Amino acid sequence: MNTHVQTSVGSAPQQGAASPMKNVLRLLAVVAVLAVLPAVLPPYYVTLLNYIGISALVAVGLVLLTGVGGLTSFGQAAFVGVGAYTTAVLTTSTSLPGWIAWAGASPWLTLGVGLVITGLIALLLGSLTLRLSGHYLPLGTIAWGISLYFLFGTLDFLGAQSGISGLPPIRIGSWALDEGPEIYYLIWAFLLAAVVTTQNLLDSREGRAIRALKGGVVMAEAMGVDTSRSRIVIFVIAALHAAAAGWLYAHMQRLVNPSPFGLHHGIEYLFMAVVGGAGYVWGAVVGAGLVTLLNQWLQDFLPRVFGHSGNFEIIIFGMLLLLILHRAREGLWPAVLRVLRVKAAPKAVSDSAAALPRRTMPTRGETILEVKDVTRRFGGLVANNNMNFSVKAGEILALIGPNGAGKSTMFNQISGVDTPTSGEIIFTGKAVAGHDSREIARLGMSRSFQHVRLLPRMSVLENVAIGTHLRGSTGVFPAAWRLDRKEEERLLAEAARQIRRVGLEAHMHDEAGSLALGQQRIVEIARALAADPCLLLLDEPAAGLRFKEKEALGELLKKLKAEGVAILLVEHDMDFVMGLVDRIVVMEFGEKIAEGLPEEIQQNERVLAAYLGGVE
Ligand SMILES: Nc1ncnc2c1ncn2[C@@H]1O[C@H](COP(=O)(O)OP(=O)(O)OP(=O)(O)O)[C@@H](O)[C@H]1O
Repeated sequence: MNTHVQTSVGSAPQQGAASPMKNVLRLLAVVAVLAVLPAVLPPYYVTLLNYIGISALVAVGLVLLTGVGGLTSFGQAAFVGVGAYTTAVLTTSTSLPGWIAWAGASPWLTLGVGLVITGLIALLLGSLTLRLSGHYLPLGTIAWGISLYFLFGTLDFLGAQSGISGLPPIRIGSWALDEGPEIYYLIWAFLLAAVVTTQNLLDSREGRAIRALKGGVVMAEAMGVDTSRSRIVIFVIAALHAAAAGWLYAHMQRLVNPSPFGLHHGIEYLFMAVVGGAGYVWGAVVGAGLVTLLNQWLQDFLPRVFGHSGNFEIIIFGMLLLLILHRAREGLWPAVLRVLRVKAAPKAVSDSAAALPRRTMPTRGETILEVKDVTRRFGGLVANNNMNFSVKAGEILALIGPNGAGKSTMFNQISGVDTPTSGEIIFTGKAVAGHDSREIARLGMSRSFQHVRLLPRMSVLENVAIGTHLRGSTGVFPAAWRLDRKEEERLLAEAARQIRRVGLEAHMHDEAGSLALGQQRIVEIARALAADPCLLLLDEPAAGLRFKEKEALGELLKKLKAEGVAILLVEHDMDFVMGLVDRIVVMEFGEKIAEGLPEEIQQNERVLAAYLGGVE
């Protein structure tokens, strides 16, 4: 049985979430319109559509890389150049060595070679550039974009500034795609395939991992996402889109030279993605269409106004970009959806999906976490000093202490975000101090954060589904071609189960950012539970909750404890802590000053003096 719940307009609107039938019908309508256009439009407009299709292919890659993944690249035009020059050299040169000369026999072979070369270059450049953060990353892409551009114009075997001409047309059997309307169908088939596969990818486990990048590395890694891999994956995919566009461009023009592959064009592709809506796959098509048409029109119109030729359109584009950044940061596609009154399809959650396998839980009472002599220094500041405590399966332990006592530092070291200066942390019998969060998550530790780290524009369901990441395995390629549906159904069903478990069923399809802060904290707990943990780290779970909500949270944590889950929580709400936990560790100035049962801690004079005395 499928439970359909209406999704709000804004939640994950472009991700092709559900209602596959409706999406297929919409796509067929688009295909039908595209199919008749060459028959009804003058050749000039068909040529324009060819340019739009090629640019949109590059921009779709940028949607994934920049709009969804948050990695800005100005260098995509250089990858278009790699695709174009590879096919140009291979299909025209008569002096190629035997080991590669075979590829020149057909443009289809050179497409494969171009994609492989581009993939390798992207892997190399990506591993060098993607480590850069903030504005250094876009600067890095500018650097290699310019380098490749100058390489195209300098190397003799690439024809230097005059380029390479005489490329053969692409053939399908004996049919040569040598006219505008003929290659039009190929260009738009490539574009539609890119749109559909990108939407599919975004609507999958791998897609959620990519979207999680915007929630920050710490959150994504804590959920088991390999963020370095996800970054490289989208970088390579975007480069491959650009290379395919370059191949189409080269065979449409039948010649290549360096000018279309410079930084100026790299900026233009990014501009197309932003104008259309950088987070929206169809936005890339709208952006490419608008910018190409406007460019054409302004190039004709503005010189007449100013009385002489010049690149006046660039000034208009600059102003247009400023206007969009001020007035419509999301780009034009959301506005198009609003005007057409298209709402995101309801997302189906299958109640009959097979449950995911669960990990073997440790025996109740078994020590699951041991913190041994842990010290963490930040320069001269000792944030944790010789800390010792342990947590058992089926136990709730609270770590309390005044602000700045060192609780978050301890959490970060336990969960792999930070490394102790000295000491050991043993989790499920393994020494984990200094290990990756991802590795520790795989062992069965999951966490929530003091400052909520959800993806506010994604639905509650999809946010929680990020927690199931390590419980699935389908990779990028099967996801792009929808071969992951069985697993995806199970992952979403598990996410829905955890949402019901924490009592947020009514908000399952709402945008996470639309919930009250207290509810967002509960969503984080559901996300942590979706990982099937044996140890749950909760950082101030009751902050911002109303009385009834706190009661419900207390009941949930007791239920988890009864199931054998160990819970370590940091909390300032003493009423909540005292009525819930089994034991308490009290910290002050980075040191443990007391440990014991709640009633013992309440009587402890040192604690009263240091901490409880100051709390209502
Ligand atoms: N990365 C860091 N670099 C330098 N000092 C740090 C760093 N992280 C924490 N500290 C310092 O370590 C001490 C302990 O901070 P921590 O955040 O662990 O305290 P806390 O008990 O979690 O406080 P709160 O209850 O306010 O969250 C503070 O003095 C803090 O300024």
